[in-house]
Amino acid sequence: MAERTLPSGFDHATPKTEPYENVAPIVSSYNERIRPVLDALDNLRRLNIMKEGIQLPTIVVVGHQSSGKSSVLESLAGISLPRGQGICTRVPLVIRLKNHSVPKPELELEYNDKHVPTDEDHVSEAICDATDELAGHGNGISNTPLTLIVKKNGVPDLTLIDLPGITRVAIKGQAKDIYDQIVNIIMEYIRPQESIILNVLPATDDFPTCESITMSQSVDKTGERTLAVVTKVDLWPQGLHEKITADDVNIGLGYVCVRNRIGEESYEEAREEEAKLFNTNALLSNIDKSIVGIPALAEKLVQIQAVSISKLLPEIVKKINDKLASQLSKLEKFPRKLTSLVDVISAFMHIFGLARESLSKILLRGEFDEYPDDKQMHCTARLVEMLDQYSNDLRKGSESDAENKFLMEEIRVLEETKRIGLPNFIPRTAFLTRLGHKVKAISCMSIEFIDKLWDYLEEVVMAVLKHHSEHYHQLQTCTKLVGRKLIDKMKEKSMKYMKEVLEMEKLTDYTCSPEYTMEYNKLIANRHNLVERVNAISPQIYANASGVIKVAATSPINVGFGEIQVSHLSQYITLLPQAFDLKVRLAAYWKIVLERLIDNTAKHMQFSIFNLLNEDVGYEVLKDMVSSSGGGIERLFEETPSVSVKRDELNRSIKVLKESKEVMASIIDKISTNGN
Ligand SMILES: Nc1nc2c(ncn2[C@@H]2O[C@H](COP(=O)(O)OP(=O)(O)OP(=O)(O)O)[C@@H](O)[C@H]2O)c(=O)[nH]1
Repeated sequence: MAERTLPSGFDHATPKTEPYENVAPIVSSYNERIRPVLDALDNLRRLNIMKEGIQLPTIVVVGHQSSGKSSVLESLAGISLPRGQGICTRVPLVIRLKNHSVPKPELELEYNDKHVPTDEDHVSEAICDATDELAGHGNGISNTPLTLIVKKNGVPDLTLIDLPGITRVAIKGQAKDIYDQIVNIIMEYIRPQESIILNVLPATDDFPTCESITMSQSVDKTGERTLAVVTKVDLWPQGLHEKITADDVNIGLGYVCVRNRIGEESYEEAREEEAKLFNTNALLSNIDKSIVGIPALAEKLVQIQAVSISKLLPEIVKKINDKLASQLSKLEKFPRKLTSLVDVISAFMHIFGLARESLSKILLRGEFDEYPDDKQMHCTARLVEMLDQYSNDLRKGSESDAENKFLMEEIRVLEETKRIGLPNFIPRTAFLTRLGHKVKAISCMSIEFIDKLWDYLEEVVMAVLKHHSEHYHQLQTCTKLVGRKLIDKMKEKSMKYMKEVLEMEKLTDYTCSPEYTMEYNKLIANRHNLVERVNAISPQIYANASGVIKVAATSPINVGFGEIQVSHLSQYITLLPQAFDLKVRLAAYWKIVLERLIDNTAKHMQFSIFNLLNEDVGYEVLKDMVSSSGGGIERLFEETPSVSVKRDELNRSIKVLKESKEVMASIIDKISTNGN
């Protein structure tokens, strides 16, 4: 619905009350225009739109217990409300006054979906009965509102909410925390910026120490939405004029002083007495006439209400539309209620289709729009990081034998694999033994990598399956079990593959890569240099003072393996060429082995992910259902109670918002038509 504003003049019209002196019905011609809007707002209130987080412009009456709140309201309405000493108002009482030309006033109470007609003589009693029903007999309070609709000739068109009065002392039949309960209710009503606070202050009280003032100031610091009504001026007229002129308590909307009905006075008598008091009392007569008496209060309230409504109406329409759109989109994403086998099967296929698509996006295609902020689910990047880490670990792990003295590992192997035969041949077993050692040294890293990879994939797969089956508890449990089984099965396959790869590397030394020969030739060219250098050391061998043979230290040399000390090799001069050859072959070949291992692991990872996505989890879930507990596929889709509660709540909220939207549309149309 397009946002419409109120026609011009709606909020500027000056209400016309009858002259005070006539003590005429408190009614304004302005009511004619505001009434449809008030009716609409009442309908919204009845629909409980506040529950949807949309606040309505409301006049809320607050004050101490027995400050005279109900008396003010009954003066405005011209009807008897429960009043007296002690707690009278025990529930929020919404009073809707409608000026109407009915010959006889019509009164009705609404609460708990009930409509109870009443009349002027019995309204007080009816309110007490309804209050007992809502808040229990005794003196307890409740936050369930009670609405009183008064259709009467001459009342101002106003909606006000009377709240329980503030008291610190719990009396018989009241909970110990009665004060907190009352404060909570009051705060709930006065906190919204849309509320106008009507603060009822007895003239007998010192305003700055009134708790109702402290409370309203806590939510309305500037006082721009607070109006003060001073009651009981007949009891304590002294200093009243000074008090309201000084305005120590920062009342933005001003003060109105009133004298309510006392004892069994009629309303007409009460108004006459009030007028007499403000005209004749020496201490009160100098107070500006525009801020004294119930008619002035009515006029002011009607005016404030109109301004507040005109300011807030477009905002309310917008809020209703926004909230409705957001609730509809939530409902769209919510799972449908499954009522037949066809529904269940189609939901089943839908869920697993979505889960597979999500996994394919994050694991293969690198699209993570479904998880923009969860880095753990940006899988392609995380997998590459894991592979890089693995590759670094392998390279670092392979350097560990550098701690041993240069060529000593090779010499030891050659000594242990020597056999009868021509010299200068490297026994193949020597090469394979060294290769086996090296492969063994990095094996645990490869196994750990597979472990880590599948732990990560399990985490991702579980998160995706959980997300897509979240509304169906049984399905989620079953999917979790099946998903875990599947991952275990695939992890086992991966482990087997890795172990086989490692065994193959140990068993056979083969490569067709020319890189190997190139690297071998490059490194073996240093052999002559090394042998010459070690030969040159021999004459430097000497015996120290205790007769131990020592070799004089020489400067390090570089024979393709960084700067190394070679003096320890002088004792192994005959094995030196073979040992160096063995070292060089292994170094050239090891490069190939590592590259092959890393490349194959990457390809295996990708292949496993493909296979994982091709696994039909849905089928496995079905199989599991048939073979184990049984109960059929329908059982999987039994909703958790919280899901159905949430769906019902969403549907209820949408219904309320749709009705509210209609209410607002009709009222804006009406205003536009009247305004034209
Ligand atoms: N003399 C005099 N008495 C008043 C005036 N206003 C209220 N009272 C009396 O003060 C007492 C309390 O008035 P209520 O209207 O019940 O006060 P309340 O704030 O609604 O009380 P709770 O709802 O219980 O918090 C009643 O006996 C009224 O008759 C007034 O202007 N002058």
